[in-house]
Amino acid sequence: MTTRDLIPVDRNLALELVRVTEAAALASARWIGRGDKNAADGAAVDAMRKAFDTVAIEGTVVIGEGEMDEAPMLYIGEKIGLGGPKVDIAVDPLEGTSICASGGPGSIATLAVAEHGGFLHAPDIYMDKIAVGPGLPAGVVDLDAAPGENLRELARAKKCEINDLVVCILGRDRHKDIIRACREAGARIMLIPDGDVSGLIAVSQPEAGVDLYLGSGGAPEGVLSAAALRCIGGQMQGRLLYEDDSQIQRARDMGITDPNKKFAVDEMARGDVMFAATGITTGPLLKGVRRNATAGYTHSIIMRSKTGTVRYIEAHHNFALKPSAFAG
Ligand SMILES: O=P(O)(O)OC[C@H]1O[C@](O)(COP(=O)(O)O)[C@@H](O)[C@@H]1O
Repeated sequence: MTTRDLIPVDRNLALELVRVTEAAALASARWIGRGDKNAADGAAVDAMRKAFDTVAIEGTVVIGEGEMDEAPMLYIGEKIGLGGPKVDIAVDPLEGTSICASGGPGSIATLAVAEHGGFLHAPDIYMDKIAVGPGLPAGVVDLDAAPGENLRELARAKKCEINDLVVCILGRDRHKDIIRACREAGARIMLIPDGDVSGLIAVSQPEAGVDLYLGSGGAPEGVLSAAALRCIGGQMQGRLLYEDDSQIQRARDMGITDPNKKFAVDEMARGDVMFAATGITTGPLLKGVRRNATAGYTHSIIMRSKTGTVRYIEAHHNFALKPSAFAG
């Protein structure tokens, strides 16, 4: 299959993908604030898996819920869809499990689709990440540069003071040196408790007020973020971080020949890419689910790298008329 094979179905496919993230969001929304992140995650996975069964693709999960023996559904290598164009799928049915369980802001259901072979096959380990929004000189920031240097270059490119810049960082002890360096350079910090996909996408959304994303988080989330930035614009680099030799071997087994490579955004998500997400709890990117016993409301984004179109979709769901797979 080539890019051309996607064309006859792509407009429908965009809507179909949103139906899949909506299903996951509606299902996990029943668990918002109930303190059980595994139940919330399980509900999202189950609903997303069922929804994929109605989508006209021949999909292979390449970023998923783990290996077949540890994940009953949406495991890496699982074939999904009704049949159709051959695509690779990256999923995170509930990005921000702890956020959802505590009723905090910014959990989403998300997925991305690429032509076969389009996604970096990233193991479920950490990745060091840096990102800035669109319209800046190529290479304005670099993963290997010190935070202060990146902030100086970014301020120069944006023709502003470092104090005008906001850096989004996951609030983790491992980031204390980065946080200190950014503050010493004069930048302001937006610490997020979880959910770095939303944090990374925020650099491309002027209204989010984030100029730079820094720090480490999940590698699968890195690939999903790269898919989003391919569509919406922006620069991102990621490098896998290893805790032991078995993780290096795991990366090699997944086809990564240079384990220390610094991946650019289009090396993590290549070719024609679509990215979809639905808000579960309200955050900077999307409004959260509102639902009662009979009806629900969802807010989603769907975008495509080939056309650069970004669509926001508000949906009102009538559970009385909707198949159970979509009622959650
Ligand atoms: O919590 P850690 O170990 O720092 O990992 C960071 C990762 O966890 C998250 O914050 C949330 O991931 P989950 O949805 O799997 O809980 C991701 O967005 C991020 O990439």
